[in-house]
Amino acid sequence: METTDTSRSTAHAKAPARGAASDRSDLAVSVHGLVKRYDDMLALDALDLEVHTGEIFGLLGPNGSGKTTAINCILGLLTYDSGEIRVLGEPMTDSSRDLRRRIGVVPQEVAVFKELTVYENIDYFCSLYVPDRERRAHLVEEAIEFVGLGNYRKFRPKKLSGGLLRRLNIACGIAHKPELIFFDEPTVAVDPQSRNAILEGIQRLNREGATIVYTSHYMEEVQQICDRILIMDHGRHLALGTVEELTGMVATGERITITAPDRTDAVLHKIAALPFVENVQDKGDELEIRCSRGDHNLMDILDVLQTEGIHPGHVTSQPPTLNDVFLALTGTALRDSGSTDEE
Ligand SMILES: Nc1ncnc2c1ncn2[C@@H]1O[C@H](COP(=O)(O)OP(=O)(O)OP(=O)(O)O)[C@@H](O)[C@H]1O
Repeated sequence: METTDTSRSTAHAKAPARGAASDRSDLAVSVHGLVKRYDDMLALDALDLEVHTGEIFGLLGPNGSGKTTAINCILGLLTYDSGEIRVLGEPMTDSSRDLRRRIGVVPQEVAVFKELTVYENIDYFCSLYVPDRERRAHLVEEAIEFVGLGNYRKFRPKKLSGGLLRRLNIACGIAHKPELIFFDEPTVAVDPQSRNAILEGIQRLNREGATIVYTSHYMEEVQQICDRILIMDHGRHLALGTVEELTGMVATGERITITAPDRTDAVLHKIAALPFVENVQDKGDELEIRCSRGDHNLMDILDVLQTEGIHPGHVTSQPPTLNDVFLALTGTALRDSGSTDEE
C-alpha cells in the first residue's frame, strides 16, 4: 500500500451496544453519547450526531478535534468506550457485509497499492463489493471518468501528482456506487484546481443520490458544500445547523474593510465609538472594522468618513463566517486552535 491507514481497511472492531442511537429511516447515521479514549486522552466526549439521508453533512473542527476518530468509530474501524452508533438504520458489526457494501470511504491518507495501476487499484477496491467482472468493468470506467483520470489509467501511483493521487483515492472509495460516503479531509495538500474538482465531484455524487459525510478543518469548503454542519472541538459538539443558522447564533455582524489612506486618528476614534463597532484594526491604508449585528452599519461608517471629508476607496463588507461562530464559542479562531494549513 502507498500508506496503510486503517480507514479503508477491512478490519472490524467490536462495538458495545448502549445508549439510544436512532434507527429512524430518514437518518443515514445516528450517533449517541460516543466516548472514545486513547489511554488517558479523551478523544470523543459523549458526541452526538445525526446525518439525514440525502444531505451533505459537514464535520468541522480544528486538527485533533476528533473528526477522524468519530468517523473511524462510526465505520467500525475503531473500538470505543461507550455510546451507540447506527449506520443506515443498523448497528455496524463484524458481519455487516451487506451494510459495508452500501458505504464508501475516502480516508484522509491516500490508501492505494503502489504496485497497481490506476485502473487496477480502482478495480481491486470495487471487487471487494462487486464480484461480477462485467458490471465492475463498467463501474471502474465510470469512476475513472468521474475523477477525470482517463489519461492515467495505466499509471502507477508514484507517477501521479498529489492532486491526482487524491482523485484516485476518491475513485477507489466510490466506484461501487455506495449510498453513504465518508470523505475525511479529502482536499488536504491539494492544489486549488484539484480541490475545486473534488468539491464539485462530491456535490455531483450528492445530486446523484448519495448521502455525504464530509470532515474538514477548512471552514470555507464546509460553508461552500454542506447542507448542515456540526462544529466540534475537543471531541465535543459545539454547534449544529445550516450556515445561516450557525452564523445567526452569534452576535457578530459583518466585517467591513475600507481603503482610506488619508484618515486621521480622530476619525479612527469616531468610528471605534460607534455603538455597533466591536473592533477597528488599522492595517496601513486599510481599516478593518468588526461590527455587531445592525441594519445600517456600513452607511453609518461611511457617514463618519464623509463628515470628516475623507473619501473612501475600496469598500468590502463580509457577512459573519463559521470562523466567527467558532471564535464566539471557543474564544479562539478555528485557524489558531491547533490547525495547520498545509498549503
Ligand atoms: N491512535 C491514537 N493514539 C493516541 N491518540 C490519538 C490517536 N489517534 C488520534 N489521537 C488523538 O486523538 C485526538 C483526536 O484526533 P483525530 O485524529 O480524531 O482528530 P481530527 O479532528 O481528525 O484531526 P485532523 O484534522 O488532524 O485529522 C487528537 O488529540 C489526537 O492526537
